[in-house]
Amino acid sequence: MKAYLHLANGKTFEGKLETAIPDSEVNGEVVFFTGMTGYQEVLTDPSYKNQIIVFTYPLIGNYGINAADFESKKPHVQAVVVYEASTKGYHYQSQYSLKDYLQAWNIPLLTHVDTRAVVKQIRTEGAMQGKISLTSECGEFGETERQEQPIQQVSTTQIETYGNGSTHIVLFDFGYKKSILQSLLSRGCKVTVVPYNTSFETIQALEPDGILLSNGPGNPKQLSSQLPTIRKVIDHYPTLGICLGHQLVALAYGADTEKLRFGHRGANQPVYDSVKKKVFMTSQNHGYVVNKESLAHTPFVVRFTNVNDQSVEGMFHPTKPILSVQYHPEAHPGPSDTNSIFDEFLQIMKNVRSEKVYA
Ligand SMILES: NC(=O)CC[C@H](N)C(=O)O
Repeated sequence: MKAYLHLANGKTFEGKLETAIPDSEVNGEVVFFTGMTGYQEVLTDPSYKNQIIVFTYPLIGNYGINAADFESKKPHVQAVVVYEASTKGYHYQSQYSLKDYLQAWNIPLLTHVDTRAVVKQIRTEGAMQGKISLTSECGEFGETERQEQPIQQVSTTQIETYGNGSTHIVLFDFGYKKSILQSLLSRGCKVTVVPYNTSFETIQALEPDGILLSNGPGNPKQLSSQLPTIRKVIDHYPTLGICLGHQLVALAYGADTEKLRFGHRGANQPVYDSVKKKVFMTSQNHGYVVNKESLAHTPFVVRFTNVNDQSVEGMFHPTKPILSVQYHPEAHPGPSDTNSIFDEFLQIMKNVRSEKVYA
């Protein structure tokens, strides 16, 4: 069946609808991901909630969907647009085809779209709202800017503990990826995952050695009511912020965030580390960024810079144990070149602990 991707700038792209559209049309922000592999992780990363994802690699789904590579319990993307979707998963661990998996979760899959042309629109005009519908007439768009808070929909509602290591991390769940949890567990941590709006007193009662502020969907400013709590928490405990978590550290200290024109979503974003004086390839998925000038009014020092557009990719506090990165050190999908950030975080907590012990 034919279906159409309509962009808010008036451009329409025809494609073939492979799975049903639940309410005859689906609205969302149209963004593109440039990695050649990793579609399963992208589909299940909660940061993509409410977004229509366009994969630029022309063949998606060829290794199918397996039981191991999920980043959360279900897919969060609003819809999927590809050039060609493999009808079969050819990997020996594959359990479903891409199409069957998306169909099971009622997520529209539009194929045979000229994805290069769609990406050119987004690159020149910026990420924009779009919709997939059965009619070639665009008609009215749904909400242009989604009012609902996606974080409330993806965050856990109860406190859960994983592992039994000696270093205890409280992970604020704004829509965390499983790989972040795994990165901590594999380094011998005990991790307590808490809802996005957990109070300072509850955190204190958990007696953590450190805090991890997770990735998550949407505009970081939607969490402005949580910023005083976040500020108090990060001022009391060693903290690592990842992606949305990094943006929240900046906002909590009075810096500003802004929207990138079309975002960074892919597996080969080069980032310069001014401490190690090296460029690392990183996995990324974000539409917002910390405004560099606004950091001048905070104590933070920019450590990581995107080599392509010079945007802020990470920072540290010169006197407090706070470190934050815009990219994804846990990878999945993409390169794990920067996963030593987790080791640094563990070292920071160790230093803080020994100071406390020997003070
Ligand atoms: N992966 C993330 O945490 C994304 C952060 C935020 N939603 C952004 O788009 O910038």
